[in-house]
Amino acid sequence: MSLEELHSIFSVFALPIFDLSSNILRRTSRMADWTECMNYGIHIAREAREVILHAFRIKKAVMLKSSPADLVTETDQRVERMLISAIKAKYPHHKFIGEESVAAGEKLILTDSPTWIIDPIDGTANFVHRFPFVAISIAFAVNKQTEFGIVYSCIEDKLYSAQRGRGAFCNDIPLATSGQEDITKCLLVTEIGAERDQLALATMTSNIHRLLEIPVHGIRAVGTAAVDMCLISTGGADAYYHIGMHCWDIAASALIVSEAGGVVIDTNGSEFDMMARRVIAASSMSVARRIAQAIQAFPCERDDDPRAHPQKAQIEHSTDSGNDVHKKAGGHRRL
Ligand SMILES: O=P(O)(O)OC[C@@]1(O)O[C@H](CO)[C@@H](O)[C@@H]1O
Ligand SMILES: [Mg+2]
Ligand SMILES: [Mg+2]
Repeated sequence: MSLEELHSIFSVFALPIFDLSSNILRRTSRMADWTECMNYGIHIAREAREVILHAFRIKKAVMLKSSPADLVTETDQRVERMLISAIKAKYPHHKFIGEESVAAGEKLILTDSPTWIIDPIDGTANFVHRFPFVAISIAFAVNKQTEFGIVYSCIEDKLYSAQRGRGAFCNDIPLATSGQEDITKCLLVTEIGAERDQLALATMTSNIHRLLEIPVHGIRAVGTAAVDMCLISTGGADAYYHIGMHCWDIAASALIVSEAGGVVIDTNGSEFDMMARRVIAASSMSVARRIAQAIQAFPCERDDDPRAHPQKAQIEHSTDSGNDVHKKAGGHRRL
């Protein structure tokens, strides 16, 4: 009998027994070795990459979610369905938080149960425009603690992975952050994100202004938080900060950064909370704290706030991103 089945049986009895089974799950998950799960996650990420590589080259139907810059394609939805069904087939009791499932109305609830947190395509706008930074992000949490993270930068063919307590790797090569402690010697990465309201835009641009005048060496935006943060784990950039992303964008890469010797905190300087939609990932605590001191956040509903993620109307949309734009009455406009 699996642990989850044991937990679900105990949980129908009185609370003390429920506590007992939760404690069993908690203690056992500490002892559990999730390597087999992670290897399976890597296997299905490789399969999903093939779908993305094929679709990257062909015309796409593009839809909108929360703003004119928050794009989704049929490939995002297909890859998420593919990943979740492959995991359900092997681990039927596991839970899921998927970007496109939430966009389609599923509730975002992280429990103590083994949970896969999935962004099928991080960098959809890049994918639509054929800007070559497109990642699959898969995190796995038990008792609300990330046990492993996988970020596959598909066009670069760089598979980043980390298991809690066992280091971070890119294509099986060990990773280490730059360790940089002097903010004036840092190259930063951030994201402009999908928000287009005045407060978010003003906050984002004033943060960039304040950091540049420290000064820092530079600020980059790759278009995918998952890859941005993996760049910290390689030492190729020294710190990432962002407000507005979602748990599925960064749950995997947050573990990869910390397993590469980096630090991950909230933009207010407190402990990182993957549901808070605010993060600083850095080569050292001194750099992380200096960034927290310089930047301001705009208000964001927590990912796990029941009022968040109202089912987003998927409006027809097309972009003339160097592709032909065909309008089809009543259907998707194909690019
Ligand atoms: O929608 P997508 O492609 O999965 O997310 C793309 C993305 O750049 O948008 C967010 C900015 O708010 C980033 O955190 C995230 O990586
Ligand atoms: Mg994303
Ligand atoms: Mg996505």
